[in-house]
Amino acid sequence: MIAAHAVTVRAGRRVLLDGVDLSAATGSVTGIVGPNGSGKTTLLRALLRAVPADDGRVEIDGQDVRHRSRRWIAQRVASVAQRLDPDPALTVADEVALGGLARAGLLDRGGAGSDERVAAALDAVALAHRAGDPLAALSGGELQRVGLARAIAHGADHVLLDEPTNHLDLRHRLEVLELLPRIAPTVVVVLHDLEVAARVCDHLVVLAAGRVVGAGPPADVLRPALLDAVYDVHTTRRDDPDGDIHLTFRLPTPPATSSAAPEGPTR
Ligand SMILES: Nc1ncnc2c1ncn2[C@@H]1O[C@H](COP(=O)(O)OP(=O)(O)OP(=O)(O)O)[C@@H](O)[C@H]1O
Repeated sequence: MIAAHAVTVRAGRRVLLDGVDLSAATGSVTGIVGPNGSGKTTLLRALLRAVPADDGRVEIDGQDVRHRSRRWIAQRVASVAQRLDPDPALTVADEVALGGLARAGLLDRGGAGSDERVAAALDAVALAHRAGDPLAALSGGELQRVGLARAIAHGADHVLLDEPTNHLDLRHRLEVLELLPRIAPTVVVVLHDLEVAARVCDHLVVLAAGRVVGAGPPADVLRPALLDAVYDVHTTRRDDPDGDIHLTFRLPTPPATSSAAPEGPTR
């Protein structure tokens, strides 16, 4: 379980998160959605204590993170940033092994950072054949999958992912989405694609301007009226009998201007 209780984060006089609540239960995938700049990445960073909460609190497994060491957090939570910042000196396997060592500690040579664990993680993201390649030789999508493999090798109870599919082609996107619920007992994921969010998430939190404006099961949260207001679009929703939600968006129609000629002065 990972939870934010009334978390407020400020940067100078700007309020980036304003009293945000989020509860990601064990055994669930929780999605964070919202427009650009609404605070999604900041919320993930607050859950990791990478940015401190100015008010409110974050709890991991019921423990207030302010009272826990960075090492304690790193052993329990793995995060995958939007973009892996690769060290060109490392190979793919080295990078993934670092995920395991983050949990186990540098002295554990045969455990979490072991060759078998790294191989299994790379296999899960279809990159086993690139294990020995330098990170500098990988494409953006391949690097994104390395980041995911690193989180898998970590074996963390909680995984936080920031738009894990934004660089991926169609096939790899589907594979990663299918993998998501199995990466860790608790998964929190930032997604822009709302139909995908509806498919893979058990619970959604909608942010707008640093505030939670919707939370709950996707079918309840993804209401056209809410999406219209949050994204400033016009939304049409269709639900399949099998439960899939289909959303189409267009720009809102500008207010109609009267075609009647303005009245002239009366003589
Ligand atoms: N350190 C900072 N100092 C000042 N403003 C910041 C800082 N970090 C983030 N912001 C601002 O906070 C807002 C939220 O940023 P954040 O990255 O959390 O948004 P987001 O919802 O993840 O956006 P996107 O969808 O574009 O990735 C943005 O307006 C951003 O410019």
